[in-house]
Amino acid sequence: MSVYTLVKSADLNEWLPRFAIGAMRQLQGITEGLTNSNYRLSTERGDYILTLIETAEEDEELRYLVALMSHLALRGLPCPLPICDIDGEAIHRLAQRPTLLVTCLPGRSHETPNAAQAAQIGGWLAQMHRCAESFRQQRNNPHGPNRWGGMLARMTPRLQQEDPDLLMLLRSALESAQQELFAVDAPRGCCHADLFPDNALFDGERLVGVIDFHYACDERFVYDLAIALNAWCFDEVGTPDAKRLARMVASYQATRPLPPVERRLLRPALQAAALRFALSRLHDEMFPRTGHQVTVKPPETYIRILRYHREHDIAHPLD
Ligand SMILES: Nc1ncnc2c1ncn2[C@@H]1O[C@H](COP(=O)(O)OP(=O)(O)O)[C@@H](O)[C@H]1O
Ligand SMILES: N[C@@H](CCOP(=O)(O)O)C(=O)O
Repeated sequence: MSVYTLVKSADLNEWLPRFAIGAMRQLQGITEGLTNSNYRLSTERGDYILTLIETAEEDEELRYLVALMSHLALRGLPCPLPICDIDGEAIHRLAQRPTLLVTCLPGRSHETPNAAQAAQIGGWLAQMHRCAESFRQQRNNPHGPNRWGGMLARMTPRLQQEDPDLLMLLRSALESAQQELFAVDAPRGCCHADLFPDNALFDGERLVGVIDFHYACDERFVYDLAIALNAWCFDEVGTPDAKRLARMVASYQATRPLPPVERRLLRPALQAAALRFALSRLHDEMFPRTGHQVTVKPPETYIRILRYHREHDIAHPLD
């Protein structure tokens, strides 16, 4: 569970009348999530998610998230809706943190999704990328390749001592990502950038909605697709599931066919996407954040997925 900042009921009772959502019934810290402090807030009018932002996001970046969620929801893509206060403001401050209040979606996430669920996510992501055509705001990738060199440098002394082979793998993957993906021009626009199974809620087989837009940014679409393919179509020992991969790519392409440049970039994108989460998970493990309850996800899965993509090309059979 990640709750870094404790919210007291008394503070909330003072804050809540700014919203037309009735009096508080219950406030409960949420057990999932790594980055921010999340609470489920039940009021007389319904259930909401209260997020206290724990990163250095500026109000301008939060405005991007609020505008993006509203843009997608208006176009029929299921996702949470930001709640504005009586002055029409969606970004607030609570316990000295920037704070967002959004609608709570029903349903639950599946740790091990099946092919039908992966296919729906492929379709959802393609629709999001299509919605990018009419979304004018921009945000640089807060977890993009320009951060990776610094993270690796910070981990290098320990990796040199404990796992020099892994250090070599990460260094060469970083070089390939920069040269083979991020130096190449490709279609881009708003991306979710963290579309993992724990960020999608289902009612049985039916996708209810996608949550957690905190890493959403302007990026190459093929990289966003690669993040989702790694997250939805590999098991925790880094073995791919051919059926899920095929269904997810087919369903993505039914809404947004991959242009030739993206087909060529899919393999480097899969490697870069695996590297991104191998690095952040290793970094969180080596330099844990302090908080009331903190979750850390195992880096090994993503190191294995990265090794897999270095040795195999799953992109071409998917054409
Ligand atoms: N709008 C929402 N509707 C329902 N549940 C949500 C919503 N937003 C967050 N959650 C719950 O809170 C958990 C943590 O949220 P998440 O956004 O992933 O955390 P973080 O802010 O740390 O990235 C999710 O796994 C989910 O269980
Ligand atoms: N999906 C990432 C973790 C991102 O953190 P969160 O706060 O959005 O849950 C991973 O699996 O490493």
